[in-house]
Amino acid sequence: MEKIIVRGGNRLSGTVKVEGAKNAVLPVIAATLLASDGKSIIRDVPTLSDVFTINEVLRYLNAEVEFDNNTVIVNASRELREEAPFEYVRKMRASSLVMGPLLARNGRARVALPGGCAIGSRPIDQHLKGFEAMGATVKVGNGFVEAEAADGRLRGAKIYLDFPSVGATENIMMAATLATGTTVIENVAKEPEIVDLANFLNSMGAKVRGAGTGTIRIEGVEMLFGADHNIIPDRIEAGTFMVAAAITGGDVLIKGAVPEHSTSLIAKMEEMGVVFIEEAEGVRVLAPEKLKAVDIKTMPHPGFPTDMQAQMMALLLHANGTSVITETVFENRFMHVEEFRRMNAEIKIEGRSVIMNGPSNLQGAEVAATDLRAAAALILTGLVADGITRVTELKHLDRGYVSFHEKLAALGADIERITEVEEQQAEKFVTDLNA
Ligand SMILES: CC(=O)N[C@H]1[C@@H](OP(=O)(O)OP(=O)(O)OC[C@H]2O[C@@H](n3ccc(=O)[nH]c3=O)[C@H](O)[C@@H]2O)O[C@H](CO)[C@@H](O)[C@@H]1O
Ligand SMILES: C=C(OP(=O)(O)O)C(=O)O
Repeated sequence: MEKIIVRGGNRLSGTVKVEGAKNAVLPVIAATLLASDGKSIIRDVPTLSDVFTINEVLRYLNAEVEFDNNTVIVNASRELREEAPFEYVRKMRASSLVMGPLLARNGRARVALPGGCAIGSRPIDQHLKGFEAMGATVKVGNGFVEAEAADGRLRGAKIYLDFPSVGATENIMMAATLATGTTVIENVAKEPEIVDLANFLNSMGAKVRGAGTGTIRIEGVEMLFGADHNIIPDRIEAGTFMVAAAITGGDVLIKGAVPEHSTSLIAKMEEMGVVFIEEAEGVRVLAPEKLKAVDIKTMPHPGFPTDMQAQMMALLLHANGTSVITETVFENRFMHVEEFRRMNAEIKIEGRSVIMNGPSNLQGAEVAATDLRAAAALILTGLVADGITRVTELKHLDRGYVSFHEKLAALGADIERITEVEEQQAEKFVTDLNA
């Protein structure tokens, strides 16, 4: 088992570069399955375990996939299989994003049900509702969802989503690209990653309009082709480094950060007293002497992103006064609260809200990451806690952050990543030295 070990107290300064967005690259790689002719070249791809997983899913489905130098090349021109098994979907829920493309290309898809995860139950009923509206028969049984289009091809439909689900918007949008007629999806997600996916689909020959607004209109085409695409920068990784700069009293230039993708986060951090300066290469973040408490409610984009909730909790624990965070997107995304308590945080949960009385007298402890963003948040807390923090369960971190500890170390953090054996050897060395 590996651990990240942080010794708190260092101020961060310097420059850090953000990677391509995990939540953009996963649907884009799934969308490459729609091209029955030509290769797709996807650039600025982060080296994350989730990317390896989606590539494996595509290979299983009979696509050729190469991944080298932050570039994924997919040739999906051969006949595709129809099934995404549980072993992949269990590892990563976003594997279910192959369902729309497979259904569009083959007229049939069989994908293991994702099931719940640490942050909530996460059903896919809105995805299925969309496929059904487009004429597919959907059956759920034996742990799988099976969908089949009448006469082998989906048809355009009008679909209203009960909630602006990111995954449902993406899956239905991809499915509609090869349907007969026009599909109109209302109350869709407006995240920058949706716009990135629509841009990629259009460069493949699709006719998608309205991405980034509340209504998306897709005119079906006969065939799609491989295309060349650059993934947008990761606004959540950028946001995580914004918090790292602010929590340590630092001054950090985040290269590649797009301020328009992080409006709600920047606005909240400005309320806390953090200064942002837009520069040609990215965004510079300057921490104030004292951070002010604020209240936050997570919402679909352009509201405050749930994927920044845990990191912001770390920052608010360090702020002066009472803060409240209300989580409205996922029903169970507070697993990290118990871990923060292990670090002496003054924090309590009341229903869907967390109340913090800051600044907590944070102390280093051994803590376990409960999900991807919790992993980052615990490491951020370790940067200001008194003493040593050890963070375990790093498989979560590796899903969404490339070289996180190395990037923090380059900014001045006292941080390392070691195996348990290395830790034992180091402890033995100190004991022997003192003997
Ligand atoms: C790979 C990826 O891009 N993941 C992101 C995506 O996840 P994901 O696409 O899974 O998130 P959704 O927007 O679909 O889910 C949001 C909420 O809607 C509910 N829901 C969703 C679909 C459905 O059919 N029925 C239903 O009830 C979910 O349980 C959840 O409570 O958006 C989330 C919300 O911004 C982010 O936290 C994730 O990082
Ligand atoms: C929840 C997240 O991702 P996923 O939807 O892939 O679990 C995340 O990126 O914070």
